[in-house]
Amino acid sequence: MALRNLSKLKIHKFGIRQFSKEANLVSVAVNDKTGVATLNLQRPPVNSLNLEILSEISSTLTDLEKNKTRGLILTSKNEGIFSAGLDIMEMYKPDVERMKKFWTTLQDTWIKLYSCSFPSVALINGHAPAGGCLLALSCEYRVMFKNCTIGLNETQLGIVAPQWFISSMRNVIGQRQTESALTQGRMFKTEEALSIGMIDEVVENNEEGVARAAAFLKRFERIPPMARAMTKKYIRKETIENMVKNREEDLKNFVTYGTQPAVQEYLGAYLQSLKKKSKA
Ligand SMILES: CCCCCCCCCCC/C=C/C(=O)SCCNC(=O)CCNC(=O)[C@H](O)C(C)(C)COP(=O)(O)OP(=O)(O)OC[C@H]1O[C@@H](n2cnc3c(N)ncnc32)[C@H](O)[C@@H]1OP(=O)(O)O
Repeated sequence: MALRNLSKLKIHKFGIRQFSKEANLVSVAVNDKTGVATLNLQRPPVNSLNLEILSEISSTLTDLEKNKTRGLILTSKNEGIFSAGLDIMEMYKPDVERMKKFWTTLQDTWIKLYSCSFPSVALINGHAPAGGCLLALSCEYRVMFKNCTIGLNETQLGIVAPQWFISSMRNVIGQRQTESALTQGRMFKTEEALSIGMIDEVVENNEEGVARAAAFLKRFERIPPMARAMTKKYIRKETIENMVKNREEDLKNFVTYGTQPAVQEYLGAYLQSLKKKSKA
């Protein structure tokens, strides 16, 4: 595994363009033999997704696409937490210009991850609420540690998961399970998530997780990449087009509703409850 600076390194090996990247809030390591890139989220303490980490994920996905990576494993450097979801501080008492940039960057990141041409696996090595769950659902396969939780819990915070969050879940677990899960803002334990098909495999530790993720990616070794990519594109087309068509309106809704006093109150109370918990 190489961990180097993308801007400094672009070489060909085994017929695959190899590269890796080291940045602040994410790091990328590319396996020289397989061409598989591992993208680590590394924003302590809980990988909450603020503007800066989303920008890094987004630009990394662009680089991976350009460099024709053979597969992606999306995971966390912080074992125990995959991602705490969107950084609530981006939504609580926001600066509206930053809030717009934040949401636009989240939209871009989702579009790139959801539509990437290479196969993708989320190695969910910790809790994955809300935006963390969205990242995992956007991948093609999910391998998860025991004793963790995953779900779109937005309603519990007094906010509403946008349509494209909902579609990302519906496309994995179906309409009925999605309606039930989202109206309750339900977080699923690992075994529950497996039983409804939200995740694909359960693993004991990182070594096993990496092996299972690699095994999934290996399934495509003999499938012509273009045929694979076009098939994925056709299958995901409607979901992506709906989001792209409505992204201006989605941004407007986020700012208009997100800044409503009642929503701000919910977010403030939720933040307080998180802080109290961490001080207890
Ligand atoms: C009516 C119409 C309304 C429309 C509104 C507009 C539409 C908006 C749509 C937005 C969609 C939102 C998506 C989201 O992702 S919202 C975020 C949801 N995330 C969560 O609920 C997770 C909260 N966190 C946790 O449950 C736990 O922190 C976790 C299990 C992840 C880890 O637990 P652990 O015990 O290890 O860590 P702590 O809880 O002690 O946390 C450590 C510190 O980190 C802070 N923290 C945690 N999560 C977040 C977060 N998401 N954003 C910001 N900060 C976070 C926590 O407060 C601790 O901070 P301190 O050390 O300062 O106390």
